[in-house]
Amino acid sequence: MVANAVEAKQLQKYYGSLRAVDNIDFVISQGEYFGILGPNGAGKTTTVAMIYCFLPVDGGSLHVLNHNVEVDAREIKGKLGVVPQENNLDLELSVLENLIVYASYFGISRDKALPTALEQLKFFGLLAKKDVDVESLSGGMKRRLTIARAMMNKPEILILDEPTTGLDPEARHHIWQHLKSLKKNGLTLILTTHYLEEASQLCDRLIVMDGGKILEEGIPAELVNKHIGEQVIEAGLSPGLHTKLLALADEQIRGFMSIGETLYLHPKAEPETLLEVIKEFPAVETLVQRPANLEDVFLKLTGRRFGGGE
Ligand SMILES: Nc1ncnc2c1ncn2[C@@H]1O[C@H](COP(=O)(O)OP(=O)(O)OP(=O)(O)O)[C@@H](O)[C@H]1O
Repeated sequence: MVANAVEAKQLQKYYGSLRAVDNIDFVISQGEYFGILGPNGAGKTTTVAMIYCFLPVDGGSLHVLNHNVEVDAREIKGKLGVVPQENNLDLELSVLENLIVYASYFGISRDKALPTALEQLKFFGLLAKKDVDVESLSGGMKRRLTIARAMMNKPEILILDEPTTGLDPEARHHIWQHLKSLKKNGLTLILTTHYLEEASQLCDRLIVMDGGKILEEGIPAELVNKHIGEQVIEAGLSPGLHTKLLALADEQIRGFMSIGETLYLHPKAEPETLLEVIKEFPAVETLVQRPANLEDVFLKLTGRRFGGGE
């Protein structure tokens, strides 16, 4: 049986009276790519900061690689790679020196660090930049360097807090490719994100957080299927006519539900029939049919739009 990388039981963190992490339970298996998805303020950063032993736990228990974070923080930190939300690279050092100096914090000598650093720079497509100042790198390169740096101590778990926030789509895809390739080595990856596509692309399993609580947990595609189905019809409605449409639709159509202005098809409903009925109703100004995604799941769970995404 594969041991667990992380086990959180009734985990809590408060800032004054604010319950930033409110009694949550989750387990992350070794080798799993695990996502913590949620809008701003959901409690994602606070949760991972407890995992990497930066913030103390206020209640419940948290084990990382079978060690209690409250007892064995030092031991745990040696086995983790952490990519924080803000790039905290040393701007005065070259790309290569950033890696060598970082390795020294883990007691890795320069001689030992050098081949690892070159290997990481090659993997992350930064070898040609090894002697330049960090300042001259693009945003995407800085992010890749921060991930390369987190790999210097050959971690068992790599934790990334919103790794692609602020990057353009091309740089974001580039990072996803690199993170996907790291999976071959059996690495466990924990990622916080508010990009729904990022969660779908990278995560084997995820929790959806909001207001410090876990709303749902599962495999991204299965969550979409469970809550929504395969297809969604978005209907743009004339103001004020939404309720009337719903009354009519309820009479005429089985197998769909509506939240706000979005109509969701039940997986077993026949899209063509539904579209024909809806089209005849004058309140509908536009109709778009598209595959369902995690945003629809979040909307169904909370009644709010996610606010992340592109
Ligand atoms: N040091 C702090 N002191 C007081 N409140 C805090 C502190 N850090 C976070 N919070 C609050 O705790 C809640 C959870 O914050 P957290 O940063 O964990 O959320 P998040 O999901 O990571 O959001 P973001 O994407 O904005 O980083 C928020 O309401 C935030 O304002």
